[in-house]
This record gives sequence, structure tokens and C-alpha cells, in this order.
Amino acid sequence: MSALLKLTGVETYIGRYHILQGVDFEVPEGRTTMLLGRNGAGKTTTLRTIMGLWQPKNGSITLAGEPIEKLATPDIAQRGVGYVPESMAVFSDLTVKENLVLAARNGPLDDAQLAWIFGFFPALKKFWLSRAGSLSGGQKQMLSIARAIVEPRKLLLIDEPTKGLAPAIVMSLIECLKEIKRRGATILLVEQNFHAARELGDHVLVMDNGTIVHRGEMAALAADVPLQERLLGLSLEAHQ
Ligand SMILES: Nc1ncnc2c1ncn2[C@@H]1O[C@H](COP(=O)(O)OP(=O)(O)OP(=O)(O)O)[C@@H](O)[C@H]1O
Repeated sequence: MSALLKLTGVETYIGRYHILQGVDFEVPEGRTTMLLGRNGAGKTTTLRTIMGLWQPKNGSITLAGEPIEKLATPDIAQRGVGYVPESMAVFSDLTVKENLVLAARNGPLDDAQLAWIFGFFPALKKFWLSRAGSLSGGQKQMLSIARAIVEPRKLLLIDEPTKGLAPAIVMSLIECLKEIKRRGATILLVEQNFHAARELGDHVLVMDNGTIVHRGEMAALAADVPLQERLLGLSLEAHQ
């Protein structure tokens, strides 16, 4: 299995704080890799560094073998990396339709693209002409993900999509992400909800203090409660 994304010795400073302290990992093509870890471990900083929102001071980041660590964010997006930040990137004053049209930078949305998006997120069809600001938290999250996949992407970086959502909405979001995954997407997904992580992840990376402290199969971590307790500080039962 080839690595689509590869980080080697990545160090990121925010101001004078040394946040990423030598991050090494690979994201295999066509699989979903979970990035887990306690609060403040450096997960969001890792996604933002890949996306060019923070410049790494040291180390390399390659996408399909090409270095991207010195590129600006729009160039990284242009190379096929979609980013769904934790804060749900939608324009509240625009309609659902306008939000998606703006995200499709390579031209107008065609019927095939719309059918593909509505296949994942039927609620967006229902609220097509409604203001994004009037959507529920779960629907905004779905719109935020739809904005990231409206153009073909090599890689999707998704930051805590289930955060703050009611359990029923989390379930439907997991189903949407599973469908995106079934269609062959490569995903790097930060998640605090272990149930969601276990449902979605093929591989898992665990961060602590700005480095990767565990890597392996998601199923193996899901089956090993003592390891979860050691790495994440909580048992699987406590996450459910
Ligand atoms: N803009 C910033 N200025 C200063 N420090 C920051 C900034 N952003 C993040 N940090 C610090 O960097 C460290 C890593 O933060 P990061 O958000 O990457 O962690 P995380 O693993 O995503 O945590 P969480 O699960 O709480 O979102 C934390 O100690 C945080 O306080």
C-alpha cells in the first residue's frame, strides 16, 4: 500500500512554543487514518501544518511523493487536499447552494456533482435555498464536509467532525463518512469520540506532546482496553 501523505521530522512552532516536536507518519492511499490523542497533544496543529496554515520549521511533508511543506495553503488545496476545520467552515449568511458554488472553484456545479453530494447528504438538498446559518450543528458540519469534497480531492483532512453533536447526528455523520470512504477517499481524521474512531478508522496514530507515540491498526487498538487507557487516558466504555 503506497503512502499518499508522508511527514518526516516535522517541527512546528507557534510563536515561541515548540508544538510539533518531530512528527513522523504515513497516510496510505484509499484508507482512513485516525489521529487521536489527549487535548493539546498537537492534532489540530498537525492538520494545520499539512495544510500550510502553519509553516514547519523543520522536516518534510510529501503528497504523492512531491514536497508540499513550503507551499502556501491555496497551492496545497490546488494539489487536491481538502480541509474541514473544527470550526465548521460555512458562510452563515449565504444559502447552502451558494456555499457549495463558492467551494467549487473549478467552475459551476453540474448535475452529476450535485447528485454525488446529495447522495451523501440528503439534508442539503432539502435546505438547498436556506441560509447556512439556519442549519442545525450537524447539518452545518455536513455542509462543511460537502464543501471540502465538492471538487475531487486526493486527501481529506477532517478535524473533530462529531464534536458537540447529538448522538443521533453523530451516527448519521459516521454513515456519511463511511460512504465517502467506500468511494475510495483517503482521509486523515482527528476524532475524540472513540466510537466514531473505531467505526471509521483503518489505521490509527496517537499523539502526545507533539509526537506520534503509537501507530497501528485501528481494530487492534479498539480491542486493547489497557492500551487505550495508557495512550488516551480513557477506556473505550468511557468514550461511548
Ligand atoms: N494559536 C496558538 N497560540 C499558542 N498556542 C497554541 C495555538 N494553537 C495551539 N496552541 C497550543 O498548541 C498545543 C497543541 O494544540 P492543538 O490544538 O494542536 O492540540 P489538539 O491535540 O488538537 O487538542 P484539542 O483536542 O484540544 O483540540 C496546545 O498546547 C495549544 O495550547
